[in-house]
Amino acid sequence: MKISLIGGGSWGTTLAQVLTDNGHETLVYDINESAVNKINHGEHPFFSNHIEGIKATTNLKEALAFSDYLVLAVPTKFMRQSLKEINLNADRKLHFINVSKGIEPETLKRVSEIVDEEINPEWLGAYAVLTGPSHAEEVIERKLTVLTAASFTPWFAKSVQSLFSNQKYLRIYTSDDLIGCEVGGAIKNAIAIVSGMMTGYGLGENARAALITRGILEIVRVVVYMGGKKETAFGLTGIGDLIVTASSLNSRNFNAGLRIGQGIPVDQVLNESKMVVEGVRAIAAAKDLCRSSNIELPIIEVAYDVIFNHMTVEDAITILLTRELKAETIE
Ligand SMILES: NC(=O)C1=CN([C@@H]2O[C@H](COP(=O)(O)OP(=O)(O)OC[C@H]3O[C@@H](n4cnc5c(N)ncnc54)[C@H](O)[C@@H]3O)[C@@H](O)[C@H]2O)C=CC1
Ligand SMILES: O=C(CO)COP(=O)(O)O
Repeated sequence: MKISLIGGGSWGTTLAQVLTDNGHETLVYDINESAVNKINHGEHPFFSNHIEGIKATTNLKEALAFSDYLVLAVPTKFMRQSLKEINLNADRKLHFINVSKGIEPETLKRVSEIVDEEINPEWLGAYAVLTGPSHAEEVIERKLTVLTAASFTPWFAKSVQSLFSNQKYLRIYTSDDLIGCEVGGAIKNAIAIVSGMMTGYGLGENARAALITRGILEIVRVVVYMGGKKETAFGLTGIGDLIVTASSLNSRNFNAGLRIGQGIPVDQVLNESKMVVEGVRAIAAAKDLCRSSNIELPIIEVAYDVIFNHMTVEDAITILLTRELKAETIE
C-alpha cells in the first residue's frame, strides 16, 4: 500500500521506516525543509540511524495525492492547524491514523475530536489511534515493540494492525476503546515528567515505583471521566506506556522533568528541548479537568504548580507526603 505521514520528526520518520520494512510505499510530509532533505538523503532527521526507501516532501498537496491513508505524527500543539490545512487541500475521503499523544488544553479535546471538528464530513473516512510503549530510538533499531490500534471502526483497527505488524519486531493488538487509548497515551506523559523531576531531585527507585502505581490511578480516573474503560488504562496504552516513559532516558518527558528536578528553570528546560515535550500540555489539560470536576489528581496538581507557578520540587514532594493518611484504594 501507499501511506503518507504528516510530520517527519522522531516518530513520524521512524514509523515510515516500519511501513517501508513491511513492504509499503511511504511519503513523509514535513514543514521543516532540512528534515525533508535529510530523509531524502537516507538520514533520520533526529537520530544517527540510516533510513531506507523513504521519500519526503514539503508539499502537502503531494502528500495528500499520494495516499488515502494519513498517519498524523505532528505534535498535538500543531495538530489543529495541520488538520485545517489538510481539510483545505483534500479532494476525497481520507483515513486517519493518529500517533500523537496529547489533549488540547484549551478545549480538553482528544485528537479524534479535533479531527471530527476540522475535517469536513465529505473528506472524513475512518480514524484510529496507534499508541503504546514505543520510544522511537528503539523502534528505529528494530527492537521488539508492542502497540495497540484503537478505533470505533473495527475494520480500520484491523487494517492498521496489519499495516504495522511484522513478525520481526512489531506486534499490534486492536482495541475498540478509542477514548481510553487516546487519554492514557496523553496523561502518562504528565506522570513521566513527575518521574523525571523526582529522579533529578535525587529520589530513588522506591519513589518511582510508588509514583507509577499511584500515577496509573490518576490516569484511570481521567480515562473513566472522559468516557474510556478502566481496564484500558491497565493495558499497553496506559500502564505499559507509563512504565516505559517514566523510567527511560529516551523519554523527552522524563528528561525534561529530570532537568527541572535538578533545579534548571522550567522555561529554560522547555526552550532547550529540540523535540516535543507533550506532557506539559497534558498537565495543563488534566489540571483543568480537576477544576471542572471532582476527580482527585494530587500528583498532577503539584506538577502543575511546579511547571506553571514556580513551586519547587522539594515543596511539591512535601505537599504529597503531608496529605491526610488513609487506606490504600485502587481506583
Ligand atoms: N518520539 C517518540 O518516541 C514518540 C513520539 N510520539 C508522539 O508523536 C508525536 C510527535 O512526536 P515526535 O516525532 O517525537 O516530535 P518531534 O519534535 O521529533 O517532531 C515533530 C515534527 O513535526 C513537524 N511539524 C510540526 N508542525 C508541522 C506541520 N504543521 N505539518 C507538518 N509537520 C509539522 C516538525 O517539523 C517536526 O519534524 C508527539 O505527540 C509524541 O508524543 C509517540 C510515540 C513515540
Ligand atoms: O510516547 C512515548 C513512548 O511511548 C515517547 O515518550 P516521550 O515523548 O516522553 O519521549
